[in-house]
Amino acid sequence: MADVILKGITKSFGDKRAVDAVDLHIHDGEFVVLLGPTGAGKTTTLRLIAGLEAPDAGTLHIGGRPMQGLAPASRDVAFVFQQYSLYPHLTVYENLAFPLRSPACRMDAATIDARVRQVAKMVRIDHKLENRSTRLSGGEMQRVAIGRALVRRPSIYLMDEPLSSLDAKLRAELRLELKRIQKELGATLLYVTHDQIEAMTMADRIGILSEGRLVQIGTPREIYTDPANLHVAARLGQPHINILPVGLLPGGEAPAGATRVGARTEHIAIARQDGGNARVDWIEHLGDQNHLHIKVGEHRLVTLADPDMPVVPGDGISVTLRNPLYFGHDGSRLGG
Ligand SMILES: Nc1ncnc2c1ncn2[C@@H]1O[C@H](COP(=O)(O)OP(=O)(O)OP(=O)(O)O)[C@@H](O)[C@H]1O
Repeated sequence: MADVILKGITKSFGDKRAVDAVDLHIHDGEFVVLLGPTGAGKTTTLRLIAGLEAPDAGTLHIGGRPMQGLAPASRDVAFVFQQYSLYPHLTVYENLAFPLRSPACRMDAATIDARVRQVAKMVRIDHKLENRSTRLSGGEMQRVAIGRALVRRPSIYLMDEPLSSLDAKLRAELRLELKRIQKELGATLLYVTHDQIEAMTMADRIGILSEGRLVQIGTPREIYTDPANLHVAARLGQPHINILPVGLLPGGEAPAGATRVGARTEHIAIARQDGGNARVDWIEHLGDQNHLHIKVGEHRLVTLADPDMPVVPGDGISVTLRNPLYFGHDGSRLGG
């Protein structure tokens, strides 16, 4: 494993700047997640590190070695793609052993066998080693695809939305397992996703990408509680942060220059009150919690509420802010 350092990495396709002067230092043993919407430049960043694309500008070092001009095979990285890219005619065992059989690895059969069985256990596919890979469920195939990266011990694992094709339950299971395995191996991992839950639950640090730029990087808690701007604030939190004009709701103290308030559930106090400053518009029942849709004049906001809260659509309520976030007219955070 190794430090991976990007400095000023830039890549355009025609006149589209896919990655724009990205500086990023991934520390040895760190799990970094790049989070951003579609087209933000996540995959291109991974491909630049893997050597599948060449940057127009900037430098990349892996383990202190400059990567300029080095072919993917010489970079000591392992890539896991969104879709299980397995060899269909091979068994699970052979798929896992495949990367170790390359002449560059120079590994004897006993070592390969031990490594394959160890990783198969880690990704919990050891009971299906003799199965053809086409005879597996989607979740099992993706475990093998992840396992096939893990059999090697590269400087860094690069993972491109490896769980996105799975159903919600499997995704939740595998993200826990992936985090456990990464800790166990002390692996350096760069993982890209547009799923905020994956980012929050797995990352040591989250980097927020927007239009090719790394707009903020920090621990999940820092990114959530201390976002640099509106864009970052909107990427995390369920329901989405409510963006409202300053002065619409009582409570809080707006710093000079603030034009908008960002209010998440924890920034909003609500109470049933006839003639209050707001009314309940509708209620989404999620089981353990409700999404309460509220109208304040012409503005709408959504907050989580206890399912036992005795309100129905049309009821009057009072809404007060508690230490919300403030943003200036250009979207930058103020008074943080
Ligand atoms: N080979 C290419 N040729 C032309 N344009 C490309 C190419 N690869 C990426 N792009 C463009 O670069 C931008 C960034 O793409 P990229 O695939 O890195 O985004 P992403 O954040 O991974 O998105 P997604 O979540 O949809 O995979 C997009 O506008 C995309 O259309």
